[in-house]
Amino acid sequence: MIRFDRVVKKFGGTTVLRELDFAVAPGEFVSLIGPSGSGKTTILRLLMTLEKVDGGTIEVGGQPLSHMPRRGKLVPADEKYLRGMRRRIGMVFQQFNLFPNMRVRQNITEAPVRVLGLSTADAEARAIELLELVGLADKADAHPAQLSGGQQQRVAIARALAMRPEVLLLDEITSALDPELVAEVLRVLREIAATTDITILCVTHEMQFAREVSDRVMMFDRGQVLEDAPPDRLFTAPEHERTKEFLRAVIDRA
Ligand SMILES: Nc1ncnc2c1ncn2[C@@H]1O[C@H](COP(=O)(O)OP(=O)(O)OP(=O)(O)O)[C@@H](O)[C@H]1O
Repeated sequence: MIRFDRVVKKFGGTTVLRELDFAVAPGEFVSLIGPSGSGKTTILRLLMTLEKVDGGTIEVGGQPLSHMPRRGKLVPADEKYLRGMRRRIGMVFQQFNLFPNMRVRQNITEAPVRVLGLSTADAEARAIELLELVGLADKADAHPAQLSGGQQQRVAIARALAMRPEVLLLDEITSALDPELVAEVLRVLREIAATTDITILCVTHEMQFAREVSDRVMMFDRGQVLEDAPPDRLFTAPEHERTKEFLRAVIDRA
């Protein structure tokens, strides 16, 4: 579960998030759409604790990110607490970020062995299960450069899931892919959404992708959620003038 409660984020004199409120329920798949520069990536960076809020609170799994409980009180989070919180969150990026010198299987087992202390055998067994889930069981011994962009992105998804996160953040994960490769990533995400109870927050510029994969779509602009609805409603009957303008502009561009 993710909850933003009156979150304010400023860069210098510019307020990027204005008392932002939203929640993503456990197991839900929510996409965040909106104009470039509106603050979508900032939301993900705050969740990854790469940035700090200037006001309000963010909770993951019912626990605040910025504060930790100590003797019945909330005190500012220390590094150990933040590491624990970060471990509950997985992230996949536009540029895959796989280790080029490692085979696919090592890309997936590296963090579970190093960070979670899993045995190599257990981590490998889990990697094989995940490669099956993303349809790449036959690529375990390949190097990333031998794979297509869509396949690399599916390995990146498997790698994130190997840490068993409660929350998965997806940042423009189809932007670097040719259109025909987007479908395979979409299929994998649908399968993950259907077969796991992971909570997914996805930032995307691809309206078709958001429409086909999300339980809910949030239209975000000028630091706030303007509209929040199931995809069929939001894309066919947007209510807010800014949503209508934005959707017209992205459809004209496509
Ligand atoms: N570290 C930073 N320092 C200063 N300004 C920043 C920083 N990070 C983001 N910003 C500003 O905050 C605003 C929101 O940026 P953000 O990257 O979150 O937008 P976005 O909606 O994800 O955009 P895009 O869709 O183009 O990726 C922008 O005006 C950006 O210039």
